Amino acid sequence: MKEFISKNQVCKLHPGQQVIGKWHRKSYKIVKQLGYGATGTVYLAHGVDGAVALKVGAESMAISSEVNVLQQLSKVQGQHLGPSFIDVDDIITSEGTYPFYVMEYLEGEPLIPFWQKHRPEWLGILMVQLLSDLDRLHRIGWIFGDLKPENLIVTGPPYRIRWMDVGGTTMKGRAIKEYTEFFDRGYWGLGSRKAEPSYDLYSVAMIMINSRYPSRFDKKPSSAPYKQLQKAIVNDTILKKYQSTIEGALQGKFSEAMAMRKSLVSQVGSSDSRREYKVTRRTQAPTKQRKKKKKQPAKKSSAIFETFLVGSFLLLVYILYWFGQMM
Ligand SMILES: Nc1ncnc2c1ncn2[C@@H]1O[C@H](COP(=O)(O)OP(=O)(O)OP(=O)(O)O)[C@@H](O)[C@H]1O
Repeated sequence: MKEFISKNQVCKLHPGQQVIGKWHRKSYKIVKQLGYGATGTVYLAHGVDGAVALKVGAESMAISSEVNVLQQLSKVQGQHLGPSFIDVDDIITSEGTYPFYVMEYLEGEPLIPFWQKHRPEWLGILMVQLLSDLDRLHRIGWIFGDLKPENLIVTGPPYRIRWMDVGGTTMKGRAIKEYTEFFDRGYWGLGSRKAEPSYDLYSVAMIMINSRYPSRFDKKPSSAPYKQLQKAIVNDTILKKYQSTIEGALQGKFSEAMAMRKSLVSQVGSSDSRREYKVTRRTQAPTKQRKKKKKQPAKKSSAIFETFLVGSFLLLVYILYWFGQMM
């Protein structure tokens, strides 16, 4: 599908090109192409207030449906759910008139590379943030649908998980309109494709699994899908820490995002995880230190320094976490 669209990308815009909306007369200067999806091509552009993301497509219906979702999301108080909506208009070119919309440009790091670079605690913290946002979305009657790392980005510091592609957002009660197999409970035979909170929560559990298995894996025809996923969880030390939460979501035990969030929060802040972190640090102490028997005071002060470092790090993680919650 994407191959087809890439070859036939409608309304190709070029760096430096000025786009002026037919109706609102706002002007945007194209900087570069960011990517393309089923409904159109996204460009980084400069508007009067700075960098924006501009999406141009061929089908007015598809573009206005995405605009509708962005507008609904911007009505939610507090932290923006998805990029904030800026403008919708048409562009007139020599090939015809095309619909486009403009949204906040989200600059950040893709989720999986972020987790690979940062401390394991960030898995729990970002998922707690995501669950708070999902709760707000569910409360206004929508289900994200196609929840996967590619549709999420980490902005900051301070680090915050944000939604990028809201094209799969479906009204509660309807059939999920867009999904990706690995994150879809229907594919794993563990539930329906009805748009309800537990559908998104299943995907959150699969995102957590994906964080530790970046290349993902297929469903094995030989074993029961749930058993296969359970094995992937227990075989990984980080996922094992969140085992009850992940399994609960896979089994559809959480009917709302706040229930899963509560379960996860208790595991992110558990003394076990802190102890485990300290033990790992201790076992990783360089052998050189163990040999230098004479330098006792230095060893003692380095232990104090290390404890101080670990303590400061954990404090920082919690401050960032609560900061993220307040935004
Ligand atoms: N608001 C934004 N800020 C920054 N980059 C964006 C923004 N929206 C989209 N992008 C970039 O543009 C790419 C294309 O986005 P788009 O939502 O059209 O398609 P997709 O998510 O890749 O595919 P599909 O919609 O078919 O699932 C994204 O992968 C992302 O890199």
